[in-house]
Amino acid sequence: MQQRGRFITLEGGEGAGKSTQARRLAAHLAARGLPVLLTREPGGAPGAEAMRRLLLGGQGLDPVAEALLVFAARRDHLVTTIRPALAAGIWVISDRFADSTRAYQGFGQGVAQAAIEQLAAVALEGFAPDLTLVLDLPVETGMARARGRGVAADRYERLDTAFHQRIRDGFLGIAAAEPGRCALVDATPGADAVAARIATLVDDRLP
Ligand SMILES: Nc1ncnc2c1ncn2[C@@H]1O[C@H](COP(=O)(O)OP(=O)(O)O)[C@@H](O)[C@H]1O
Ligand SMILES: Cc1cn([C@H]2C[C@H](O)[C@@H](COP(=O)(O)OP(=O)(O)O)O2)c(=O)[nH]c1=O
Repeated sequence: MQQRGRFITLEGGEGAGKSTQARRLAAHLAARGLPVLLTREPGGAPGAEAMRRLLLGGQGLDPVAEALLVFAARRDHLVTTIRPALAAGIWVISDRFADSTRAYQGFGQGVAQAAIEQLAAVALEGFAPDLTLVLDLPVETGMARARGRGVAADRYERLDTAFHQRIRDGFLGIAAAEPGRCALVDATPGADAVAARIATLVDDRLP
């Protein structure tokens, strides 16, 4: 019987290097001879990408409505893209997943964590990543990097430093609470050094 693929998520604040490291990890796993799918949230499936446009568009939503929409997109992503790929033996790397809702809508916007876990239970039915890499760096460094990317800031990137500090603290709390699933990665060194650290972590934890 074919072996199921593994599901790895990258989490962290704006400009932490998630997209960069997701690509680097995909290349590393491909070099190990593994079939890899790189995906992202919100999005990763046609319906979920349509919901992404609503979420990141200018108008802003009530935080609970935002949490509902992000989990609707996640459900579509899970059913349409992630589960079929894993079943086919493909390793899936996602740039953000459910911890982003815990951090942004929960710690950032004040939605109760218990409510978020209820949404997660409905949308994910117990499904969780095999490994979550939490990329951590000071808020100012991340914001400077995100600005340096040269694309227009999205709605979340425009929120103030206190919001982003709550996000960072939220991710640190998640990593500390679930050490079996999460690995904290210092994202301040250069991209090559971070990629090497992540490759070692993944090879150790998911041999
Ligand atoms: N380790 C790093 N050191 C310095 N700059 C980086 C590093 N990793 C990524 N960058 C740059 O910072 C910006 C944000 O990186 P990105 O991977 O898009 O972050 P995220 O997906 O977490 O928002 C990009 O311009 C990228 O080239
Ligand atoms: C997945 C997810 C993302 N978001 C936010 C975080 C980001 O600001 C935005 C995703 O935009 P994205 O362009 O992917 O940002 P980044 O490059 O910083 O990862 O959506 C939530 O608020 N909740 C969620 O559950």
